[in-house]
Amino acid sequence: MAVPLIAARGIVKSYGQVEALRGADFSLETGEVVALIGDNGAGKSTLAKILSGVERPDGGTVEVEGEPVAFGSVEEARGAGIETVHQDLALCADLTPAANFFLGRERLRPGLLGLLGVLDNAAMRRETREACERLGVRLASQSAPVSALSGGQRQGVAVARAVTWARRVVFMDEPTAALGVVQTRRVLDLIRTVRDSGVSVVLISHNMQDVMAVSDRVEVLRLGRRVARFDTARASMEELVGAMTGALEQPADVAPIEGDRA
Ligand SMILES: Nc1ncnc2c1ncn2[C@@H]1O[C@H](COP(=O)(O)OP(=O)(O)OP(=O)(O)O)[C@@H](O)[C@H]1O
Repeated sequence: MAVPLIAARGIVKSYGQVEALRGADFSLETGEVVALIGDNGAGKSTLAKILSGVERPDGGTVEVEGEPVAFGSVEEARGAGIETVHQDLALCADLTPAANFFLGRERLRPGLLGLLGVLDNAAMRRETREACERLGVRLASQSAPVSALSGGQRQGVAVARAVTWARRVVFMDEPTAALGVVQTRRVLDLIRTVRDSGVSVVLISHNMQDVMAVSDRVEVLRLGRRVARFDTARASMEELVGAMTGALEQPADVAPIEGDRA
């Protein structure tokens, strides 16, 4: 069995008196879509933030391809090929879509005398427009700030940005929450395309239809711990919901998938 792409064990994280994670485990293989599900407050976003460098855990270990990591920042996680679409989208409202897309990764072109150093705004706008259009998001104006976009358009920009830059993993925290039917279908198609290109996707979603439609596996968090894991093809929606709520204490497929000790 190959070494997991990500193996998190015993992750603990408190915010003041609130224990968001109480020894949570999580694992992810290369080229799979894992849905991370759980009731409100189960700790899904907190786990995603820890694995993408936004937050530091109070305890536990994280390995990427068998190597221990302790991301001190989002940039460090990005350096390891991990991108995130956060629930709050983490876009800079005052900047244009292209400026958001290329923040910290600006494209340069040769300036006077062939010196490198002039922002290649035309290329950045074109690439941003193309990436968004692949998701069905048409940006009427490239010069308007992100704050002028609709919720669905903002979500499209954030998703397009993450999948463009990710080399190993994209975490998507409720990526279809603000989207209509057609755009939702496009995001789900995109998740499959990303997976087929060898990049893993972690989908956090309350939408069980999306989860059933697009995930290969499901990991269930409850009260800050992983309580169940399923192969999606062998699970029913009732089993997933039962594991989330605690109605089903030990679903049939809770046993660790063979060879995985995470
Ligand atoms: N920055 C924070 N400060 C204080 N408490 C927090 C913070 N972030 C999360 N929490 C708390 O930690 C717990 C887990 O929250 P988290 O957002 O990880 O859950 P979730 O499973 O993603 O929930 P939801 O589905 O509602 O988004 C909750 O009780 C939440 O109120």
